Amino acid sequence: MTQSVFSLDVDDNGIAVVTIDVPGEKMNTLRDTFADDLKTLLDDAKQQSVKGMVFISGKSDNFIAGADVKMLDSVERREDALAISELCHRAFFDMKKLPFPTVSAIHGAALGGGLEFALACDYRVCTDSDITKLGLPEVQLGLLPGGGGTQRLPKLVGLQKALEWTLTGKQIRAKQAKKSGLVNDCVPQTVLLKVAKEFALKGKAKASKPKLDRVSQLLESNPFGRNIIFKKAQENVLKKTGGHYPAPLAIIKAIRASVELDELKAYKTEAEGFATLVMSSESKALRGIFFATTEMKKEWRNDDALAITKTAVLGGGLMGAGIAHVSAVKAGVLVRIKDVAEQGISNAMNYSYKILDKKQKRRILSTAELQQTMNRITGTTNYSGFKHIDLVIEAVFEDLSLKQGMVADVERECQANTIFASNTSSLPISQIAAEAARPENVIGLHYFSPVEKMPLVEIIPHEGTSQETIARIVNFARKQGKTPIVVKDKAGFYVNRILAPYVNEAANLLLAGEPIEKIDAALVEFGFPVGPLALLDEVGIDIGSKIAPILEKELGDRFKAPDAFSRLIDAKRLGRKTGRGFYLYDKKSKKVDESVYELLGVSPSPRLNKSEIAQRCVAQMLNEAARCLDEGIIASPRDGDIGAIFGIGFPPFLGGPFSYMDKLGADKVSSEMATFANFNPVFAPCAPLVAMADAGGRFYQVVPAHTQQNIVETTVVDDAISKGEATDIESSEATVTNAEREDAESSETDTNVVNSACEGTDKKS
Ligand SMILES: C[C@H](O)CC(=O)SCCNC(=O)CCNC(=O)[C@H](O)C(C)(C)COP(=O)(O)OP(=O)(O)OC[C@H]1O[C@@H](n2cnc3c(N)ncnc32)[C@H](O)[C@@H]1OP(=O)(O)O
Repeated sequence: MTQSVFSLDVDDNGIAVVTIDVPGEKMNTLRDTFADDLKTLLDDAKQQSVKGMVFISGKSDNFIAGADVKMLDSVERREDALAISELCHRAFFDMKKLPFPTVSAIHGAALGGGLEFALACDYRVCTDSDITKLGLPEVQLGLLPGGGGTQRLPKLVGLQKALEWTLTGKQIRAKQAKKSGLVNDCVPQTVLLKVAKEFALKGKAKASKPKLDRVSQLLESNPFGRNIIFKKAQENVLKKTGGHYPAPLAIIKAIRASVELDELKAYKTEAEGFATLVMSSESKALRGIFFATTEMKKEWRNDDALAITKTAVLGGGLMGAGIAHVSAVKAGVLVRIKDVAEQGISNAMNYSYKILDKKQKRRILSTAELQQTMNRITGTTNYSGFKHIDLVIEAVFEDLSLKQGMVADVERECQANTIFASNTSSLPISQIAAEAARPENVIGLHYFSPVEKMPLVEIIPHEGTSQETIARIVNFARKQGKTPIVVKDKAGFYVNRILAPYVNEAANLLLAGEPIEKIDAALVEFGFPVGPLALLDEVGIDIGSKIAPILEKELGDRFKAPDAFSRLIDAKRLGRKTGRGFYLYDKKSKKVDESVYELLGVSPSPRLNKSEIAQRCVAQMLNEAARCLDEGIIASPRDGDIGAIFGIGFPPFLGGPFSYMDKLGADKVSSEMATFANFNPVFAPCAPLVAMADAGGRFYQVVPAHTQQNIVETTVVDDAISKGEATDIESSEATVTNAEREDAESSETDTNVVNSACEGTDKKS
């Protein structure tokens, strides 16, 4: 017999304290025995005629992190998925119907099924700790909350908040949870149990209405207003996801059912939706991303490596500003910004200030917290204050001798074990370290822009980088909230290397007469957050053209940017930053700049359909990804998938380039490329792809159990690019444009894979 998850202890007042503790796991999840265990517990409690019941976790840092995703992943038949949801419904109804009050005492994560468990209680009390997070993040797994969350949450916090939270998967922090009515109280951990017991003595909770302002109240209280809310939600979802993800639409349907159908039918809508989604290829893909990122958290980890507490950033441009920001805010370390100009320093500091100020205005941050964070950032035009710095990150121009000079400066000014990390997007790190006295301290640390939004960093050791340096940097990147992939030191590394041929193909299509908006629309329809030409505009056409020759020199002709693009640069049409590139920009909108065709010597003459356009661009990316794997630039298809999704916004529902190739079949990808190559040799499938096709093999040698037929990994990359908020920010010359990912750092952490993983992209290539 398996040990129960619940243990019960009745105190002198007749309050049963139930400790939730999944044996042998560091995280509580709802597993297949949960409903039976709960039933046994409740029967036991009824016999002991308890007056109230408090549920508290036996784990030190989590309440319940939801249903066990591995269990969901092993489901093979829709009816089994349906049974899971129905079982949860029954178990939670049993809790609701208890003759005595129930209270969830929450410290740490109460997510998904974990929050649904808490919602089935009469009261919820949470700690005010930073690690306390509540939410229904199922959408990030391509699911809907299947344990009654779509039914109970709207009744507690209102329709609009429930829609917002479930559609984004936001994790709500304690203060916000209290303010919204999600929890009844928010208290220090030391008194959590005591306060929860006090609630348990209050008697059954009476049905209450959500705390809404007048406008929301008006809207939500009548069918006409509700119709507007649902219509808007649906429109937004379709706009954001392009219809690629079924979960958000199913969530809206289930929440709508909570106000329009009787209880039985409404819960049935939720369960049916859940079952369908568990079996969907999109959810399989997103679950794969969850498993992959969880696995990656353990890699390159070394808890004994010396911690980094004092950092410096060279270059106060947009990239430097972003790096300084995540270092001070997320990693919580001291940051010294060095720039040749005082203006550069003040721009960078202002960048952080603006983000923090917005949060303070939204009361996510107190004035004191804002001040404390800003106090961690200081500036200098020389190397003063560098003596005790642990890590210096350079974010200056792509100029080898400049960077080499900086290595020498840092070796002179800092300690013997100070790490020099370069944010170069294209230069080999071995060249940057070539003249270093302590090359073991030199490493690449490539961020994507906007830094505070983009989840990926590439970590690039050169041959002489020490293991200690790698471990320290991996730990530090994680502290900054990033998902690191360690890649091999070759020009362009991984992300820009697969991005460049893709963008080049889009450029070739344009020069062959395909209209700009059609090319971009084709790739957006494929599932990218933004089209390649719009992306180039965001990055800066000049930036792309600086990197292309480096890649061409190191990797060959396929990286050569079209000559005609130099005319755009000569005409100062550099993209968004100059108000015109392929598009003309004003504050609110952009439209294709028709005169660009004349400048490029092209007359638009569409010949291909959108799917052919997408196929050609994506084929170039897939081919290059296969080369990167073969050359060991990435350690595994998994890293390649995660890098492409988190770094570029490769459609998460396709699982990344390798998962996608496995899904299509290497033979199909290779033969399609060979057909294209009849017209243009640049399409010739690379040798590793051909070999894979000939062998009838797959990139994932062993199909990960969790990805069965489909595979996948990762996250999202979206809004910033599509809103035109993303931009490359390479040095002090760069103009700060950007948006910040407030939500990700706010009290309501936006972790939505589908909407936010990749909110910008590196536009350096
Ligand atoms: C019916 C319901 O509506 C359906 C659902 O509930 S679906 C599930 C919804 N819940 C979620 O999506 C939450 C998923 N978990 C997370 O986001 C994060 O793990 C977390 C924020 C809770 C903690 O993050 P962090 O502290 O970095 O720990 P992390 O390394 O991710 O996880 C620690 C361990 O818990 C496991 N874990 C966390 N949540 C899990 C879950 N829901 N299912 C299975 N395992 C889970 C991880 O796999 C990892 O296991 P390992 O150590 O054996 O590899």
